[in-house]
Amino acid sequence: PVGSTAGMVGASTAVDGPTVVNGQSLRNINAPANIGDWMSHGRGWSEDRFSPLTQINDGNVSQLGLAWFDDLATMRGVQATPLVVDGVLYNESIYNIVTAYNAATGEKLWTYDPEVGPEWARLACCGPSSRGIAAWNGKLYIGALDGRLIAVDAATGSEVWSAQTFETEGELNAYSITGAPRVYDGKVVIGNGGADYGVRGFVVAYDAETGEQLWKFYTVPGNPADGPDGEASDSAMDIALPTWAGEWWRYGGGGTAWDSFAYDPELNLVYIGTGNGSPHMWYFRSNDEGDNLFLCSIVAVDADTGEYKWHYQMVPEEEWDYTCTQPMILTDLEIGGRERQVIMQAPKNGFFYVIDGASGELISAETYVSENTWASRIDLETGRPVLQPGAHNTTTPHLMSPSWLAAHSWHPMAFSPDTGLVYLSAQEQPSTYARAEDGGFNFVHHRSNSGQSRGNMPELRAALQAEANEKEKGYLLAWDPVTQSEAWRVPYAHPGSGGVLATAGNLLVQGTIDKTLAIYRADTGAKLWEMDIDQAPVAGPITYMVDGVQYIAINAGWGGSPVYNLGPFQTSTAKLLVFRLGATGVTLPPPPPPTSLPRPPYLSANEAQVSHGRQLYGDTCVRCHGENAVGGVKDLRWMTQETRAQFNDIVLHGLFIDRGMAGFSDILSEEDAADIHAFLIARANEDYTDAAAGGHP
Ligand SMILES: O=C(O)c1cc(C(=O)O)c2c(n1)C(=O)C(=O)c1cc(C(=O)O)[nH]c1-2
Ligand SMILES: [Ca+2]
Repeated sequence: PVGSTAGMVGASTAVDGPTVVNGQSLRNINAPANIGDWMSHGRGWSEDRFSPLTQINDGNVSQLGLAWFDDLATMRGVQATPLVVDGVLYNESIYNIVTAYNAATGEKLWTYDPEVGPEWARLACCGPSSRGIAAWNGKLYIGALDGRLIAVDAATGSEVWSAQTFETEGELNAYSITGAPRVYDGKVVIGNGGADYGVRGFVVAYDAETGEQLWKFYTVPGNPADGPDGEASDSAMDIALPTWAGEWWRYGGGGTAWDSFAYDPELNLVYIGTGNGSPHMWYFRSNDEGDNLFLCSIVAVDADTGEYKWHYQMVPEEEWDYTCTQPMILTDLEIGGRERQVIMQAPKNGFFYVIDGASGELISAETYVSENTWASRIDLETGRPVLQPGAHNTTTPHLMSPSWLAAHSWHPMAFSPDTGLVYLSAQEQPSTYARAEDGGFNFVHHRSNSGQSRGNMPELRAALQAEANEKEKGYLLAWDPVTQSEAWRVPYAHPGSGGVLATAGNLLVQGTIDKTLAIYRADTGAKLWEMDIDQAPVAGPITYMVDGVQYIAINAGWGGSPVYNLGPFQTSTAKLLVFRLGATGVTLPPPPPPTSLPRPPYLSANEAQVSHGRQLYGDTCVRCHGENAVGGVKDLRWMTQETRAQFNDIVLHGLFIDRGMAGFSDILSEEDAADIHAFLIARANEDYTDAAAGGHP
């Protein structure tokens, strides 16, 4: 850790004084003292990402210019929402490296590097990125990829305490942390990811001052033979257990809370968004029986004790890697003549849900995508989805839309009380599912364990993929949560645009897949301003005010799952960008010149080898390198001769561990690696002409 207080402007007043991030100020985040800050992940505990600042507005935003930037020197996705407390901007880059900046000038105050080992990237489905940090009473909280929850002094960046939040030993230890911790009234709450590899999801709370563990809530049952866990979730497991069959605990069961939380201080409830089942296929997890609580649900627990209060399950019988970890926004809406205290969420399955925050009762739900092959509607009497015929997986490949690639993923959404609209990055990216034959699923420690068959019926798969490509869409959606209908949309050429910010200046800010930062009118969607940044930001933008000047900031670094299919289009490194009105003279370095794609070698392997390689690729490589070997952190269709010569050393022995590509010799043989390479050569030859002709996008 590198620590320095040099030049720290307003440091001590910032973080220990009365305007500190404390219960009072976050509750009154819009009190005059706090209005210019961005003190927690979603700005306030309601996570609405709406700022009341109006200095930058729909009348003057054309004068917006780059005030300062920092080159984060990585080609990985940077997903974090920065925080701003009293003039200091705290940002988190990949591998949880946190830097404090003078928020007005960009001067670096300190950097803290928790030195997370690059091998942890193997357990992070979508890259070693974090969605952000939390702040409380002079400390910052980092949820490190390797499971440590670390408190550092906000003034100096030096470590105060550290707690290991998950088991790192044993068969079901494939956890990682990518989500932002939240602090609620002196308690730090953190979840984890890993349900695609094989874990049992849980959420844990610590005392923000001491690091002492306060409560732990498991989201799915463990092996009943082991008895109660002695944790806060014990009473809830009586509800969950009867909804499971078979021997799910051998694969963890899943239900990871890898991103979203919200907190209602009056109800004293913490809302947990839970994820998909482990393994994905319901058949292998639970004999195709039972709802499998609390997969893909919102679970409300007591903030002090972690005890279960209520749940609402969006996706019973989950088996599509649908997650309900998408952002939750709390607000009050007038619905049917009644003021309702609600939770709003748009999870992966393409429905927009409005739920009563006190009881968990479903108020309304409508789909926001043009095609929903999962459910035709949600029955408001029972709260259950009415599944489409053929929605469940069988051994025959079928196309699902929405898919695991998400109609909307973790990308922060925003709600403007001025317009009454919710804004989100929506997309339509169908994907093929088929479960493995009986006996065809073997749980492998530290590998993606979906229970999918990836290699069977290649002609059908190719046809389905062509249909999926045809249907691909991405758009910025403005949604009316009261009428449950679309207000307007801004279409993009491809899926994969980023999180959004709404302001009282009638602004809606979003990083786009066109490699720009765009600002629209929040009421109509008319474009007001746009700047080429040679990066497609995925993170949520923020706005803040220091010394009477309003700024807009965003991490611009493309990466993560929903952008997998976009191909080799990334050229510039990720950057933290900060804008203000009238700024001139700060310019980004020019993008590097385009490179031509290397011609792939001729395919000499036979069809059986390619098919075997496709299955292994799907189980082992797809999460980082893209479905059908398109896009990802490194597009493997376009390897150079040199890289091809080193293929086995890279894949088996970790030659590129420094870049986060760990070795897989524990689960792949030399022959396996050769078959994966054969599959990649086949894919490259299929796509070479098209790609060489134009590239994508
Ligand atoms: O099941 C899980 O535990 C888990 C974890 C994560 C993660 O931690 O990032 C993602 C997902 N699932 C997931 O399904 C998903 O689509 C996804 C996208 C991303 C991303 O960073 O872009 N992470 C995750
Ligand atoms: Ca998942």
